[in-house]
Amino acid sequence: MLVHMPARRVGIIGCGTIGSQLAIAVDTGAVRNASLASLFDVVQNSAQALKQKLRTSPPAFSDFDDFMKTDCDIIVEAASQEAAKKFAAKVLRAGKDVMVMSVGALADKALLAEVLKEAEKSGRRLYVPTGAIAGIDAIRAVRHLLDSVTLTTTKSPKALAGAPFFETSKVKLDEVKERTTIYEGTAADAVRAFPANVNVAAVLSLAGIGVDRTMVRIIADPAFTTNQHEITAKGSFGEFRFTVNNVPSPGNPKTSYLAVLSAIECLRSVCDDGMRIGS
Ligand SMILES: NC(=O)C1=CN([C@@H]2O[C@H](COP(=O)(O)OP(=O)(O)OC[C@H]3O[C@@H](n4cnc5c(N)ncnc54)[C@H](O)[C@@H]3O)[C@@H](O)[C@H]2O)C=CC1
Ligand SMILES: O=C([O-])CC(=O)C(=O)O
Repeated sequence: MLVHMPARRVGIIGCGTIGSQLAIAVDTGAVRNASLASLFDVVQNSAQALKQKLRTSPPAFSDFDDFMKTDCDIIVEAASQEAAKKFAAKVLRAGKDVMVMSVGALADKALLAEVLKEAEKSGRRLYVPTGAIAGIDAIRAVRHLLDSVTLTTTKSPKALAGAPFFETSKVKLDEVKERTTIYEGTAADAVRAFPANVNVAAVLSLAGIGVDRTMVRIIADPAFTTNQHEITAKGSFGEFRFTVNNVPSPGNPKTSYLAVLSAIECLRSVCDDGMRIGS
């Protein structure tokens, strides 16, 4: 007799680029053994507009408490670091799994400890997708042997625009006419300065040697049409170099299409009780 996990009821926080594609993947059956339970976005129209595109017409909310009253097993945050900070622990406390895309929020050690404590208390899980990079499986496997990890992110000025970094920096993006390194520092500082650009630095840090030892370099290159992330890692295991050259999402040049696909793949592996590939 085949015994399947019951279908997972999925709630989505943030109905933008990633949230919409994820909702469509569940709605169309591309994520098996899952159903869409509920949508939430601070912008009421965004949740409603997404609902109109779906076959299953899940309830759409702009109030978090109302959203949380719906029956969900897993809630995906695909909104902002602010949203991840506000809601991740609450979701776990309510007895639901949480998948976080705005992983930079978890660079805050006090928040990470609180979220992990809630996960332990409730017996639910925090899922962190690989996102817009590659090689996280290998980094995890050698985490105790790592000496250094560096992420070099190259994006067009258009994809970096609006980052809080520019509020205090001397760098003026509209004056960047050639490939320019605009930031070098720790992952902890990078995710605060570029909250919509290098959440991947937090994923890499959580998998490896932490936000204070993982170094980040950000390059603005007007000739770039892709979002490139290059990871170099060294240690007694040898040396890794992983480079991805990602097509940006049509709706949001900051977000790589790979991030959308990774979110879908992570949810698929959570919901489907079949084979799991990779560590
Ligand atoms: N981990 C990774 O590899 C990656 C993470 N990201 C992050 O994932 C998140 C989602 O990305 P996108 O879908 O491209 O963004 P988006 O800007 O296209 O959509 C975000 C949606 O969330 C809503 N929102 C923002 N703050 C909210 C809040 N406090 N409560 C409820 N709704 C809120 C917005 O109204 C918008 O509809 C962003 O934080 C982004 O930086 C993006 C790419 C890669
Ligand atoms: O999508 C990407 O290329 C990476 C990104 O925005 C992030 O990590 O926040």
